[in-house]
Amino acid sequence: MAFSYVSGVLTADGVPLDRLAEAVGTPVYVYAASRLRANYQAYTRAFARDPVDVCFALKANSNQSIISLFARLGAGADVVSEGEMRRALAAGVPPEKVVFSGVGKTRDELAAALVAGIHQINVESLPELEVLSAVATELGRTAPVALRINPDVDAGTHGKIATGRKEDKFGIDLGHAVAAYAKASSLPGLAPKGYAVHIGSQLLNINPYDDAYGHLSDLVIATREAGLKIERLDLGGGLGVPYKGEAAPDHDAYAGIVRKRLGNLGCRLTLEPGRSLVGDAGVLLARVIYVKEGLHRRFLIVDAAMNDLMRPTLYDAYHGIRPVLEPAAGAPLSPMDVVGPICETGDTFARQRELPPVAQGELVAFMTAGAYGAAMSSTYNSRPLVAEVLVDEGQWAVIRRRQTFEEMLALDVTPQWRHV
Ligand SMILES: Cc1ncc(COP(=O)(O)O)c(C=O)c1O
Ligand SMILES: N[C@@H](CCCC[NH3+])C(=O)O
Repeated sequence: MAFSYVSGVLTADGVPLDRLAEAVGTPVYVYAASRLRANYQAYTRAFARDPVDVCFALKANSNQSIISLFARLGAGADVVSEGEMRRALAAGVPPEKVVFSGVGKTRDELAAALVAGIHQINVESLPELEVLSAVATELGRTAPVALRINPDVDAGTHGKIATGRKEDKFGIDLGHAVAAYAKASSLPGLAPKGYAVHIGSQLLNINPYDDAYGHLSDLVIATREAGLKIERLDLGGGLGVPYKGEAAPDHDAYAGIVRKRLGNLGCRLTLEPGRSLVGDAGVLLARVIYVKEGLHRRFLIVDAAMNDLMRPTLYDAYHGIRPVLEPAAGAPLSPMDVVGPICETGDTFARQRELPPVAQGELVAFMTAGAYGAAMSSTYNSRPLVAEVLVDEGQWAVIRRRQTFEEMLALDVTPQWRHV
């Protein structure tokens, strides 16, 4: 267990979290390297028979130490902006292991990807195909392209993170895919390699993959029948993690679906997991500022807020909350609203959560916060970006230092206008 109580204190890979909080301050994200590695190995083990390229989706956690930990294990990177591409390259991911996804890549981003010589650009529309062709021709380069298709499959996940339904903005409609692929083959500067699909995030039930990959398989056959060459398939990410004790999706069963649907097409396969690599490897540590006993509610007011971890506000997401000091056996539970200091009612981590007694000044950990936590944080309410710490075999290091107030203020510019 990456996070467990040892001698009455919650630890990350054996390092007591109260010690880390003393040293680094709160709020702070803490990641356990053992869990990161185990999560990566769950993929390599499940796909040992038919190896796939695993490209870590940086959007889930874009800290360079995390990226480079995965890169050292052999991972590539799935990026969705020039910033993410730069992070991947700076962290040591070779360009030939980088894929670039996203519906709205700009000319500049496409040019940067071509100059970097990345493995693949996943194109999501005909206008993007035209622009990529023009940019590649101008630069005298050939763009390795996969067309992202929209299979019209409901991933059965939260509506805001389902990406494969026909009304979603992502991908090229299945019905247009062969024509789009033919178009890509006819445009200068493009080398079409295959298709990509990503139906959504936080899938605990893997059956929708069966549907999506079935459509993909049919599409490969139809495309080949049209005389076009397909050599790669990018299957996206999306495997979920248990936030509330649900059963985790089984990597072997997922690999079984991939093998059954796509195994005999002779294509090189890429996966783009994000959350399932980092989600349960991180916690957000916060300190209780006040316990407010209202007439109607007890509020635990902590020093982390929606700007640090926005998933509860944005998706009503559930994160487990554990006191860092282990509650006494049989400690009574009572309902509390766990909230941050931000001036919005939505700045609420949990409503009426049954928790053991927690006092002012104590530490709590928001569990399963390694994915889409720090990566989605902001400085709302002028709260500096928090620190991140990596624990590895008893050692720990700050892998992102806390932003200073000076740094936060430094980007603002006051115009030197003359006023009459
Ligand atoms: C194109 C693409 N690939 C991969 C991912 C990673 O998804 P997840 O973190 O659910 O594995 C996403 C985000 O959902 C995505 O949009
Ligand atoms: N940000 C989302 C996941 C988005 C996936 C991006 N394609 C979450 O926290 O659950």
